[in-house]
Amino acid sequence: MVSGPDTAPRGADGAPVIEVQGLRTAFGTHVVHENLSLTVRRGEILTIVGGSGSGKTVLLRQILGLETPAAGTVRVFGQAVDQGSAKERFALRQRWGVLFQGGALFSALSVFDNVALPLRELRSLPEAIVRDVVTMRLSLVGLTDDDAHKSPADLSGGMVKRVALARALALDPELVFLDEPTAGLDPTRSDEFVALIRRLHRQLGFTVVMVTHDLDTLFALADRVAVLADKKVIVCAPMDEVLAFDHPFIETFFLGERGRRARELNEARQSGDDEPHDSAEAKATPGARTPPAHPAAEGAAATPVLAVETTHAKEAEDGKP
Ligand SMILES: Nc1ncnc2c1ncn2[C@@H]1O[C@H](COP(=O)(O)OP(=O)(O)OP(=O)(O)O)[C@@H](O)[C@H]1O
Repeated sequence: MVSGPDTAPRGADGAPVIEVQGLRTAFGTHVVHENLSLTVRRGEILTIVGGSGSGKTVLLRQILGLETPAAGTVRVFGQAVDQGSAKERFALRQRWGVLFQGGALFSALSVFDNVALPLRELRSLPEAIVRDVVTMRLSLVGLTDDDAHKSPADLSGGMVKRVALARALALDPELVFLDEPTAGLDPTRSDEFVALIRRLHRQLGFTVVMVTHDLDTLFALADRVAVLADKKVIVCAPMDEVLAFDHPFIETFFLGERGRRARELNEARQSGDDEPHDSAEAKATPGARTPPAHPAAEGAAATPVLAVETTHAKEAEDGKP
């Protein structure tokens, strides 16, 4: 049995970045969350899992301030997401980046302009700086100047994810939301993308909140797993503690054949090569990387943090975040 509903993660410094307390979400008579609580700590990769319709996306929307709680509070960096002046909320939302499911690139814009969008919209930066930052971000995710001129329609699924990640990281966010980051990728591309996320997390030190159904991705990345069931987070703990938690969803989701295979694959990975390579690492220009951005990064000194939130961009694209 686990030691509690919300046990401390490995590798994070313990400072709460997100605090959800007593959350109730209801659409008419349909109650999605009831008395849901969750804490995300700085530097960790926290993964949210749950059955279809359990409220994972709605929880992300609550944290992003896109839904209004019927009860309870959602605080990010100590600030209630649905309170404060418009200026304060705008400033808060610039401290996170979001990789939406499917990438959500603007089809009419080039790769370059997709990544440049938050820099141009949220910061009044001279174009020369926009150009440099976009080039650095594309390099970070293993894309080249040639790729920058392509249209999203000409990209592979893996490249779309990389561009979307570059856009989410455009202004060095402290907090990154990944919604089904490996959905739709074949196993090789998925492994590469997972390795890229892991490397960037280690280098840049941001906190990650990820929703995924993919057990390989989950086992490879998660410091802690928050399980959404019965309208609340029933357990939030490192994987071994979650696996010991007695609940039918956990039994079905983790302990079947699918879960066994993912665990074995991850154990094999860890014993063989703890530092998996990704093609981005091979292709990236070493000098083009930004220095670690946050205190939680390996060996990072405190550096100015620029951050972006691309929610508005996604909203503009398809009418909802
Ligand atoms: N705007 C809305 N109006 C009414 N009901 C909604 C709205 N948004 C979500 N819901 C409902 O809330 C519940 C939770 O939805 P949510 O999208 O968060 O599930 P999920 O856990 O992300 O599921 P999946 O894994 O299938 O994507 C669902 O029953 C959904 O129909």
